Amino acid sequence: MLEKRKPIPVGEAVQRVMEYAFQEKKELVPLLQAHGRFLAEDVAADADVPAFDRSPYDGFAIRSVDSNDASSENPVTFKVVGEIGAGFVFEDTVGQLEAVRIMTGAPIPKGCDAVVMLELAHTFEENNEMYMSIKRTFEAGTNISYKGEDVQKGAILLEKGQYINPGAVALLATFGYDQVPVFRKPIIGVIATGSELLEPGESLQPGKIRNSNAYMMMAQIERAGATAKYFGKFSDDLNVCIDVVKNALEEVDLLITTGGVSVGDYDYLPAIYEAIEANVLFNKVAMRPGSVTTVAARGEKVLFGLSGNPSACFVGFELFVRPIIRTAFSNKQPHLRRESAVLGADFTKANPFTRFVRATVSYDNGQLVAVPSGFDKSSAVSSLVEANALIVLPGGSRGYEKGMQIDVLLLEDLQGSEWPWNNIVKSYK
Ligand SMILES: Nc1nc2c(c(=O)[nH]1)N[C@H]1C(S)=C(S)[C@@H](COP(=O)(O)OP(=O)(O)OC[C@H]3O[C@@H](n4cnc5c(N)ncnc54)[C@H](O)[C@@H]3O)O[C@H]1N2
Ligand code: MOO
Repeated sequence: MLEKRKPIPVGEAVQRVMEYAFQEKKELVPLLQAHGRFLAEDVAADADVPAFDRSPYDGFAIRSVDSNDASSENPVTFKVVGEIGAGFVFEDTVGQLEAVRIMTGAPIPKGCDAVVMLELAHTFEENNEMYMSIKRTFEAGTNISYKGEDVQKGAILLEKGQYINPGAVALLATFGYDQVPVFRKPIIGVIATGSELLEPGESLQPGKIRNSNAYMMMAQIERAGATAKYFGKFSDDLNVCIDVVKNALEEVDLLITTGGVSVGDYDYLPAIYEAIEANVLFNKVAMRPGSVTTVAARGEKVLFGLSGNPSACFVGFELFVRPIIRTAFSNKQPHLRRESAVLGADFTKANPFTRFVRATVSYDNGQLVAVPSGFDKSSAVSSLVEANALIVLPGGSRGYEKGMQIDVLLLEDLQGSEWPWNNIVKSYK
C-alpha cells in the first residue's frame, strides 16, 4: 500500500534543512589559492595606504612657494639636484629653487610639497648642470598622493564571510597576507541513480539517456563554493545503492542523489533511507518543479534526494542545497537574492504549488525584466543554460500576464559585484 505523501510549504522545507547548518571550520590557504573562497576572519589595515606621501606622476618635486611668481612672461627656473625612482628614498632636504626629478610612485622628498608634471616643465642643461623652468604657479599639495588617502590604518577592509574576488586578493596582497584564513569547503557527494543512465562519453543506446544531472550538480556545487565528489551512477538495484550511499556518506559532509525519489517501482530512495536509518525530514514539497524533493538526515549529515528530472533537480539544488553550503562560509545571506521584477512575457500555467520558472532577467530602462526561458517542463535541460533567475509564482495562482510585477531569485549572484553585468555594459557609450 503506497503511503500518500503530504507536501509541506517550500519555506518550511527550507527551514528544516537549515537546521543542519554547517559548523564553520577555518583553514589557511596560500594567497594564490584564495580567489573564489570565503574569508574566515575580518581583515583590518595594519598600515596606511599609501604608507608615504608619493608622486602620482613623472615630473619634478618642488617647494610650491618657489613657484609663486611663475608665469608665461616670467618663467621660474629650478636647479635639478637629484633624481628619485619608485622604491627609493631621496635622503636630502630640497632647498629654495631646487627640484628633484621624480618618477610615479616615488616618495616626495623632504621640503617638497608639489609635483610639476613632466609635460609642464621645460628642461635644459647648462655648464653640466640640469635645470627646469615652469610658467605657472603650483599650489601646495598639487600632484601629491597623500599617505593614507586610499586606506587608513585600522579600517576594516574585508569582512568575515566575504567572497574573495580579484579585488579582495589585491587588498590581501597589499596587507601582506601570503596565507589567507578561509572557510573550509564542505565536500558534497553526488550519486546518480537509474538503469537508463549513460555517462557523457558513452554512445546512446535505445531507451537510454546521458546522465546530465550529476555533472550539472557538480558545477552547481562549485558555483556555490564547495567541493564536489562524484561516486558515479548506479542502476536501480536497491542493495547496490544502499552500500554505495552508506560508503559515500563516510567520505562527505553532505550527499546528494538524483532520481529514484518518486513513486515508481524502481524509486528506491525511501527504502535506502530506511535501510541506513536516516530520518526523513520531508518527502514532498509544495513546489514545481521539484515536488518530489526528499531530504533525510543521518546524524549530522544531510542526504538530499533530488528529482531525476533535470530542471527539478536544478531548482531543488538552488533552493535547498546551495543555502546550506553557504552556511559553511558564514554567509549572512545564504539564500538566492530575491528581487522584484516585471514579467516580460505571459505565463498562464496554473500554479497549484509555488512555481519556480527558469527565466532570463535583464535591465530595460533601469527596470528588471524577467522572461521565462524556453521549454518549461521539469524534464527540460535546454532552458537551463540561459536561465539566470527563477521567477517565483505563489501557489494557488494562475494567469500571469506580461507587465505584471513578480519576484525573482537571482542565480548568478555569487560574487554580488559581478551581477548584473548587462546594465554596466550598456552604460559604456
Ligand atoms: N505516478 C507518478 N509519477 C510521477 C510523479 C508522481 O507524483 N506520480 N511525480 C513526477 C515528478 S513531478 C517528477 S519530478 C518525477 C521524479 O522522478 P524521480 O525523481 O524519481 O526520478 P526518476 O524517475 O529516476 O527520473 C525522472 C526522469 O529524469 C530522468 N533522469 C534521471 N536521472 C537523470 C540524470 N542523472 N540525468 C538526466 N536525466 C535523468 C529519467 O530518465 C526520467 O526521465 O517523477 C514523476 N513521476
Ligand atoms: O516535482 Mo516534479 O519535479 O514537478 O517535475
